[in-house]
Amino acid sequence: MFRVLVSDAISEEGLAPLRTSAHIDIVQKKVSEAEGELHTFDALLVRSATKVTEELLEKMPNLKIVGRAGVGVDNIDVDAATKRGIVVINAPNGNTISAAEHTFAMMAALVRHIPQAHISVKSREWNRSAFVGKELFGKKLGIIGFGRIGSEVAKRARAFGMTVLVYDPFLTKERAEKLGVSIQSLDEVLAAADIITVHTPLTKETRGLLGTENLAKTKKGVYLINCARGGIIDEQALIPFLESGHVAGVALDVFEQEPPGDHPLLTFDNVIVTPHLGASTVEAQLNVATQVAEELLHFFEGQPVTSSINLPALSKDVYEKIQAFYHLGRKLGLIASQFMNIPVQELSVTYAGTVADLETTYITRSLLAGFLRPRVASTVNEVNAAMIAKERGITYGEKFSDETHGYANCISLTVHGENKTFTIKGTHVPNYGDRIVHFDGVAIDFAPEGHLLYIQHQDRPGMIGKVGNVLGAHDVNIATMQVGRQEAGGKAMMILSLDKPVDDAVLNALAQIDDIETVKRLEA
Ligand SMILES: NC(=O)C1=CN([C@@H]2O[C@H](COP(=O)(O)OP(=O)(O)OC[C@H]3O[C@@H](n4cnc5c(N)ncnc54)[C@H](O)[C@@H]3O)[C@@H](O)[C@H]2O)C=CC1
Ligand SMILES: O=C(O)C(=O)COP(=O)(O)O
Repeated sequence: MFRVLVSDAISEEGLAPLRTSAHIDIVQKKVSEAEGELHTFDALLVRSATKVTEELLEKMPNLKIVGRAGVGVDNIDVDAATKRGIVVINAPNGNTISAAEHTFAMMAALVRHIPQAHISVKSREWNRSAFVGKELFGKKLGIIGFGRIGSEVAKRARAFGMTVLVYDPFLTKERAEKLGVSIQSLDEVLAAADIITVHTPLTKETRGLLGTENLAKTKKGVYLINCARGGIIDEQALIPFLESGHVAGVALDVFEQEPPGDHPLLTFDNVIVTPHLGASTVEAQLNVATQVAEELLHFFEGQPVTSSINLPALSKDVYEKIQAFYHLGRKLGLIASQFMNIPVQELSVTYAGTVADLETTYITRSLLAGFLRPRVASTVNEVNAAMIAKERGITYGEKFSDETHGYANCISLTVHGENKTFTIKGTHVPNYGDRIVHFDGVAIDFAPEGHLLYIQHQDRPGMIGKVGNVLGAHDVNIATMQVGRQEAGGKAMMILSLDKPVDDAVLNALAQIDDIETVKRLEA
């Protein structure tokens, strides 16, 4: 049974796919009301209100996935989640239209003084001359951050006869052309725009993007809109620009602290505000809840998630193609780690044949996770493997080669440790399974499954019988046995698959046999 804590208001209808599963138990409570049972949840579903801090994650040791029913994940400590191997997903496009429409509604309200006029009429006044506005037609709209929402705002602006100026350092020329906008520098947008609207995420780079210095570069009489995240426009820095009249008006849907409390900005008549309503439409809420609920179902069914913040995005189709190699990679990593139980500096993975054309990043992450698993006490999976490897000073790299050794596909892992290097190669045979085809310099062929025993010995007659006798005397049944050697009479090895794990007494007894040099247990 998977337990899901839904700690913010998320559309009931959208959660319906989760409710149909007999294996999922949904609890709707604020985090503060669920204190005593936080350790029992496998998943946490939030909007922007719940702060998913490192401290909260510590109280949720069973947590495997955090779902954000919306776009911004600035309320989630993604690094802390990644470190713990917790997948973070969001619903990136479910509320785009609602947020763009809200931005537009705020823009129109701002330049036509609609909120102020509304209050006046409701107060039984009829003061038409106090609310003379400006047209949007012919004005220059500066859009900072031209992603999903920014580009939808641009479409609407063009329909209103506005000129759109865009600043987004990550926007390619091709995409800008496709969307019919020209990319400008930030200074150009600041200097030319009559209205500026921000649509970036809140990051270290965008916090305070419109602060004192950049506000001073704007046109006198500029209007500003923030329907993205509180803090992109520095609230304190705005105050003198409003007092001097340099900024003609501001529309804010989001605040540095939510709710903003008794904030000085709220005292200005030309600052219009909404309580973070950009995504608050029936349609957006249904969309985002349905998206995260479906993703959660996929996750619990072992299917790929497509909108993860801390995993490479994979479609179902791609996932199906890489699944077999993903498992092979995990086994290669796991076996190599046990064989090389010494400090290592570098893992080098080479893909050859059909596997080289697939999304290998995911396979490499799986291999890394398999390698690290015997070495770290905490959960390690494809989410945090790269981070943990880095923490431990282990570098890794991918290569591609034509050398398939006669197989349709081949994954080769070389581990570089202190004074020792080890190479293992494997292939996946459809409808047959995984095979290890090369182990520590010896061509061999065995299935990486179950309780394996590695024996390295000199190639002499009678070795197989001697090993069989010792195992038989200890009541250990051999399921399969594969042998290989570098050259006749030289270094040779046996890989045995056993029906049960063997204890140290068996290993010691085997090690006593003449010409046996190494005996190791390996789990796959
Ligand atoms: N008020 C509300 O209820 C809602 C707010 N939002 C917020 O809107 C923002 C944008 O959302 P989307 O358009 O869906 O995201 P997006 O990821 O599609 O677009 C963000 C854009 O910002 C650009 N960007 C990043 N750093 C930048 C920088 N330093 N300067 C200029 N551009 C930069 C990126 O290149 C990207 O094109 C997010 O902060 C999100 O949280 C989203 C939905 C609802
Ligand atoms: O999706 C976003 O980034 C939003 O800001 C929407 O926030 P909300 O889910 O309405 O709390």
